[in-house]
Amino acid sequence: MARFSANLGFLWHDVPLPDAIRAAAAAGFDAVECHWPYDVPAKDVAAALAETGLSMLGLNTRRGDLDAGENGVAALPNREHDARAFIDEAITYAVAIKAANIHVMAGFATGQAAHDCFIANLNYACTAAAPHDITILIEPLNHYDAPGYFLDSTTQAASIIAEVGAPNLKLMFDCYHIQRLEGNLTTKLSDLLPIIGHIQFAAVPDRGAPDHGEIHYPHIYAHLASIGYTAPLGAEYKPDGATDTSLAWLHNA
Ligand SMILES: O=C(O)[C@H](O)C(=O)CO
Ligand SMILES: [Mg+2]
Repeated sequence: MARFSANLGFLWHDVPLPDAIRAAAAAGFDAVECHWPYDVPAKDVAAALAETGLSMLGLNTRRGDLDAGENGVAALPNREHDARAFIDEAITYAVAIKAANIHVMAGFATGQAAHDCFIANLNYACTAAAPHDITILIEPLNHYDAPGYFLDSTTQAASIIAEVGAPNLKLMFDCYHIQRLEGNLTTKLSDLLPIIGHIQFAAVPDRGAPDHGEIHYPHIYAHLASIGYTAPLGAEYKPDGATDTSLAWLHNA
């Protein structure tokens, strides 16, 4: 039977993070994950996790200058100082709340210099995270929602993971983004299984609850079980209204 992690960047995003953790536990999720928890003291998050018994699977590095539209800086040449400060900050926070994964956000960039910069920053992140048993994740984002994002295919992600060659660098396979970019989810999940560190999902194309749209998720759950993937799947969707009224898919899974 599939297990699920509530992505608190989208689910219960309207309540403080510790209360969102409690809401996810009450709803029956097996784990939680978040985007950018940095405004909340880590001790408050750790206390809510201890109280509920849930683990926080992951968090993201900061995006950078939001007013300037940044969406990560790790592939931005000449921003190494910020990129590494964001990586250090994410590791410190992840250690405090015992989070297993950090998604290092690349940003809007293209070309060889961006590639070289991303590789160097990922090397830095993997080396710094390894003593804490933290895995670094990279995630291709679709170019409808995030046009110009540096990482936009599974082929590119697999090639970067091979080039860095660190055992703690993995792919965040977000079924929503990969369906919009490439499709062929069943085969890609099997082929990429050795490098997958976490899986997320949502309906396509509206990014709503995973109970409608062009992906039949019960097939994906069964396929993942058949290939031995048992980790919680990250429900990273945008509820149409209150999160609590969007959970029929969870109770029917
Ligand atoms: O948008 C997504 O799919 C991500 O998982 C994320 O972390 C924020 O961009
Ligand atoms: Mg995602």
